[in-house]
Amino acid sequence: VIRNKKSNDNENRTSPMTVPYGPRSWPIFGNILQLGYRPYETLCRWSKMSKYGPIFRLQLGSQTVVVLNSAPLIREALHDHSETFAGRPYLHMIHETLHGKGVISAPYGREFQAHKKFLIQSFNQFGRRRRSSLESSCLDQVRFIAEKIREKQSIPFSIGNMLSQIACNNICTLTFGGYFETMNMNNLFEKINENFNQTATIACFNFLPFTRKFRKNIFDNVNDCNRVIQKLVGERETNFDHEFITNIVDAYLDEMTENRQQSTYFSKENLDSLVQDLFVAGTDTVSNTLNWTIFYIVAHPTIQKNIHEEIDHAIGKDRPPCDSDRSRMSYIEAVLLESMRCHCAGPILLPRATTQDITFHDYFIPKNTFILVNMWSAMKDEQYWPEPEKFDPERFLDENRQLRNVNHPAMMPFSVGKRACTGEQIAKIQLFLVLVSLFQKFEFRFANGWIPTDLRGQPGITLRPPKCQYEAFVR
Ligand code: HEM
Repeated sequence: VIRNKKSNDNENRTSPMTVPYGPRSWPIFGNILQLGYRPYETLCRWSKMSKYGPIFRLQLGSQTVVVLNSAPLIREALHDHSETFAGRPYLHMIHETLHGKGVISAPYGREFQAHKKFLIQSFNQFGRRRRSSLESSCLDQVRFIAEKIREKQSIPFSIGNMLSQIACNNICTLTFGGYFETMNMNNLFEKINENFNQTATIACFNFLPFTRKFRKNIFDNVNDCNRVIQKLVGERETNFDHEFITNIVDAYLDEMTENRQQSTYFSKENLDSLVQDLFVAGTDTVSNTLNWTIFYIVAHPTIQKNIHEEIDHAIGKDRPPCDSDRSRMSYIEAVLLESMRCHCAGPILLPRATTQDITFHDYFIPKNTFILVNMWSAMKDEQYWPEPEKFDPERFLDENRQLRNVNHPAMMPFSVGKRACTGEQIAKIQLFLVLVSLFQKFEFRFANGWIPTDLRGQPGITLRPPKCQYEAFVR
């Protein structure tokens, strides 16, 4: 029987799990070392072996996990049995940093649901309205970055930090109502970035407790971020004006004071964690997706040409884009979808846990079982996506150049079910505005005629594009 370390339910009553074992595990490490540099690819390889199949059991250090490794199985679990697979397991590092509060690390239940509902309402209110603060912040940010790129003239530059800055300031605007030129926000997103680069190490800390003594800089980063976040939340509290609510923190403080129904679950502790969640979930995902998309576009000059043509035709060279242009610019949308299919932000989802016993595909899985969902297996399955390694936006366009396959059952970059991404819509707005603004102004090329030979990106749990530099030419 698999037990969640911190669960206080009476699990002893459940029957043993019957999911078959995957590859033989090693003492102490279990299967961790066999997973290699690209664990999502290894899991796909194992699942194609007839002796394992799309659902199997692994041992990660002392933790037993069930792996789901095919589109139909993943959809069935996360969508059709949404509540059963909506838990989060106890993970030492996540608990120590996000404290099981807010949304990402919160256990599935009423408190979690109240916060998720609050976030969705807030994103609608502050992010998705016409000419929202998100839209204007995003366009301001790109204008600033475009100026920097223009100043480079023909000097090669890296784009990663610029994209992180845009994503981070957009989250600041949604969360606090503005971004902070006076404050060293660079520092904040560098630390978030640094921790994202160390996801593999963090995974080891979770599964191999003896490695935790090396964890210091990760905790230093988290503590530094928390200090900045707490300071900013504190400032909003001091200046709180119930008549003038322009951002998520204000809206939360209002809920707390207003004795509304859901406010029983709202607390200062949850607010701090929620803000942390927004920075963790909403910065690196957006900047990394932009980074990949730009990389793919530059690696395929015909695609860049098609993008330029669509922009010139739909909005011209001068007017800044707006969210409502998205419906008229199917090609860009197809490029973004294909980029997320090729390199989803989280190839292996944040770990899930079962919230109750279930018999799934004839296997018994007890409550509190640790579930690993390999999204990579769905979006790289050649049964649904012929030549899955090929970057081909045409997969998402029909003969009339209208979008298709947006809701394809094997297309789940934002996941599905009760734990699906809360920020999908605001992410899509940012991705569109930033891409269109940059390609409206520039043609990009790899610096010094570099041609990428390997499109797989840097190894690790999070997927980062190959390190490269660009040159930009004003159009
Ligand atoms: C391209 C950008 C993004 C992608 C691809 C993405 C994808 C995902 C994925 C795959 C999950 C995991 C869901 C699961 O466990 O099944 C997730 C969770 C989440 N995302 Fe996003 N995300 C993006 C941007 C954002 C943004 C901008 C925000 C908000 C500021 C956000 C907020 C969240 C939150 C709060 C969760 C946790 C949901 C929960 O535990 O219920 N995401 N995202």
